[in-house]
Amino acid sequence: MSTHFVDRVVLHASGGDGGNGCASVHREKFKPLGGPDGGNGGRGGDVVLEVDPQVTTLLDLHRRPHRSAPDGRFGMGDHRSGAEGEDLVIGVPDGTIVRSAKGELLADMVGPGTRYVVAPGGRGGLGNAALATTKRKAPGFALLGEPGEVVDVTLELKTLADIALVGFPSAGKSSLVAALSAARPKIADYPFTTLVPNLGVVEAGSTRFTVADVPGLIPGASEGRGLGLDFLRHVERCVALVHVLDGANLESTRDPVSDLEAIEKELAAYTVDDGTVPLQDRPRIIVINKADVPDARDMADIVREDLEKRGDPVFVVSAVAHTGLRELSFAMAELVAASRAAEPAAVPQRIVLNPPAVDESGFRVTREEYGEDQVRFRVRGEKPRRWVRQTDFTNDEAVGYLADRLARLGVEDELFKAGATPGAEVVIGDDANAVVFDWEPTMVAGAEVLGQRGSDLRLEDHSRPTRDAKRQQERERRAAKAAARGELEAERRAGHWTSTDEDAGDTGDDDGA
Ligand SMILES: Nc1nc2c(ncn2[C@@H]2O[C@H](COP(=O)(O)OP(=O)(O)OP(=O)(O)O)[C@@H](O)[C@H]2O)c(=O)[nH]1
Ligand SMILES: [Mg+2]
Repeated sequence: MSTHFVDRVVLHASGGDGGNGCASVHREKFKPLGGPDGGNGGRGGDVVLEVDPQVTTLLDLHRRPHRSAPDGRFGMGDHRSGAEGEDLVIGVPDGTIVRSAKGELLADMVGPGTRYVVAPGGRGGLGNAALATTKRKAPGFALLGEPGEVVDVTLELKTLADIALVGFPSAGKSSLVAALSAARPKIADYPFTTLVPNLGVVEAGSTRFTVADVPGLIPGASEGRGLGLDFLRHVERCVALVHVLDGANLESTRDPVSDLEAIEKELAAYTVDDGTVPLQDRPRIIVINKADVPDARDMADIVREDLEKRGDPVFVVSAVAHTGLRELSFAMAELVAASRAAEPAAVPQRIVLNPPAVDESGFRVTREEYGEDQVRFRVRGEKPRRWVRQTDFTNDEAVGYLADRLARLGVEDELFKAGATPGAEVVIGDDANAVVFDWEPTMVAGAEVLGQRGSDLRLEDHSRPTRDAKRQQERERRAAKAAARGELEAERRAGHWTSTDEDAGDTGDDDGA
């Protein structure tokens, strides 16, 4: 018999990698120099958790804790985008709590269909068609897809039920859930038959409620005996408890009263999460089960008064013979209805707490001293980090493009301000995936921004007044003419003129890649 109880698993989730963009040039008969036509890479699939009412345990995740979503496909020539990686949707039970490796609450998954993206897939890289501009008509590079996120989270199941049945092993808790509802949990005459909570839906009069049958509890559970106290977390979200006492137990050291006291002691030893009513303060019902057995009926007669003195209602039932169940179910319904009336907000909140949104726009440059008199400058920020991942460092043009983007964001400016000089060691990102450069500033002097490379026409807002557009067209026309005449020098000047002029309109925004 295994006493392995699975209600907490560590999931290793990997989002799919984004596909690389494609660098390709259109070819057609008699038109040898077509434009760039490399398509974008597809985004990688997300790993998503979704509450699925059909799923009641975390067992499946326990068996297969490594899950990854498929990668996006590479972009292709002829403007063909790579296919996206499909999201991997993992069904989890209602009431699953998601925590980060550090233990922070990431999501409280309540209500069928509730979704939480654990590991987002990476974005696809832009193909050279998307990177083409009037200035850079045929980019010889494309952006790399970004790797998907790799995340370890802890999933914890806190069963959501209105009422929980607690009691010694073999008291008949599962039998009772089976008798009261359509649930068919495993029932057997050995202890710890139930290893994961069983949920049953009960209807009494106009009230519909759920009952959870949790594993048996034994004295010393709070010190880890039996299955320990861990699974009492399934009881945490119940508004009321039903003590199931075995009337037919023949052990000389046990009787329903001492059983009840032993269980109460364990409940009192369990600490609930902040803001939850302690277990011992929740309304309860006492049930003496197995009344079909003559000895149990005698026992019930003897202890009934003692139990009633505690102030909770007492029912004598037989889960097997189905006696006393109607009265019991109506009493349970009453407790549920009362708690719903008292606290309408007790309806579980259907919220998912996502990790706090990070400010994507910012970056920071810090000066770091290390080793003996060594200095480096570290650039931290979502955009620089992402751009580095998108860069194919074997392609000079791609590296130049990265430098352009960084300059435009203002990284060069900040490096100057932080005291960096040409040749300085610059690190982008945090240690794990950091990239180190010898800095070659594209700016000449500290304060003055010439911004030749730092401007990029792709960032022009095309909805702006046509005056700009017309000027632009004129420049392009002149540049084309100059190129046609082989006056490369003229073209270069035209290009230079264009870029400095356009600096004012530079939004410094992302490419959306
Ligand atoms: N005679 C009689 N036997 C019962 C009754 N209810 C349960 N049993 C028997 O008691 C044994 C244990 O029943 P379960 O329902 O598995 O008990 P449990 O409390 O869920 O036990 P664990 O899951 O191990 O904690 C089984 O052999 C049942 O057939 C009853 O009303 N009358
Ligand atoms: Mg059971």
